[in-house]
Amino acid sequence: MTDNTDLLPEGLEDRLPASADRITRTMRACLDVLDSHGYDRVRPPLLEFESSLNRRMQGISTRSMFRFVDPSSLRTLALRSDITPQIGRIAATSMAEAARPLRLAYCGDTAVIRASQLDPARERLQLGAELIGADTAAAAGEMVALAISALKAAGLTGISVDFTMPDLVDTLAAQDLSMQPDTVEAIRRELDTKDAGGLKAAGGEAYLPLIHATGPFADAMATLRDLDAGGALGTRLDGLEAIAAQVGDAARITLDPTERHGFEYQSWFGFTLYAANVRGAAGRGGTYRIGGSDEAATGFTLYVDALADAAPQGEAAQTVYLPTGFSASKAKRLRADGWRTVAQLSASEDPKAMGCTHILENGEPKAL
Ligand SMILES: N[C@@H](Cc1c[nH]c[nH+]1)C(=O)O
Repeated sequence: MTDNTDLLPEGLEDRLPASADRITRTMRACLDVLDSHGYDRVRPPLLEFESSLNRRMQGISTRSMFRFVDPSSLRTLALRSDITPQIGRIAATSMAEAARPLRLAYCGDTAVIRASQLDPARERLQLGAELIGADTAAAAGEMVALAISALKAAGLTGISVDFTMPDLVDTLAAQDLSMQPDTVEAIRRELDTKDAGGLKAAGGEAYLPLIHATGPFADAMATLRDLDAGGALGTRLDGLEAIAAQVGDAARITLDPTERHGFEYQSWFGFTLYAANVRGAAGRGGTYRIGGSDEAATGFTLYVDALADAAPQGEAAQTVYLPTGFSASKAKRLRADGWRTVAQLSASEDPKAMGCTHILENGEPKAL
């Protein structure tokens, strides 16, 4: 029976065993990869003062976050919508004295008030890594390669990475001192929609080639190099090439230099990860600066719920039913050998219906 109070709010759901199992496996596989590359896990809290989430990175707005007054401190708290700013806070405060570069990993739930039309989920399990103290091409190369390894460890295939340059328009506009701030904003808007006519009308004719510098990495790069006659982008383009070289043939690389969607605080480099059968982005990352300490950093976040649905299903677990009176030491040995055990509680149970594949008979598992 479902009564009204049993309904979950829009965009929130229970993950039942099969789905929760996939999520757990995906999480474990990815966290193991981060750990093996020297990333130490930290666990920031689910909520904190709104003001501290707000000021850590430029471009973050708490408008999309669930906020409420804490009855105890009477201050406004916000539910995190992204863990990266929290890692920034940790790096700038309790771990300010730790040696750099500092490598941290995390995994936890985040929430937003309104999701996008494409993805109605309002809760997201984020898993990621942040490399604090560097936003160089070498740091970015490490992060992109690490993100790809994590996706592969989770069993995902068909991985591709789309590189972007979130602050590209600002960098180019800074070269042209005569440009008014509202013209820059209009150019940004038209580039977001890749509207060539609109871009011209907004006074951004010189930016038209950017719309075409999109696609497979090598081609798009050549177009960008041509466009960059003045050399304003030189070091950035070299950086992108160095990152691509580090990725090698681990994933297909594309370039969409003006893509800003989902990049609120990333600076010269941003990337979006895609994988076969994953709806939307599998993850995102890039370079940024931590507000307050102004320290450079690079990181990425994987959206585990989206990934888990596309990850291959784990092997069906062998579960053995232990009738009343079983030997505890025998059961312990079976578990050590990789069996799952389910102990009988009452006479009326149906082991097969409960998901058991075997039953313990004469000390041995017998197929059901
Ligand atoms: N946390 C960002 C991605 C990111 C991590 N580090 C830097 N950027 C996101 O989820 O979009």
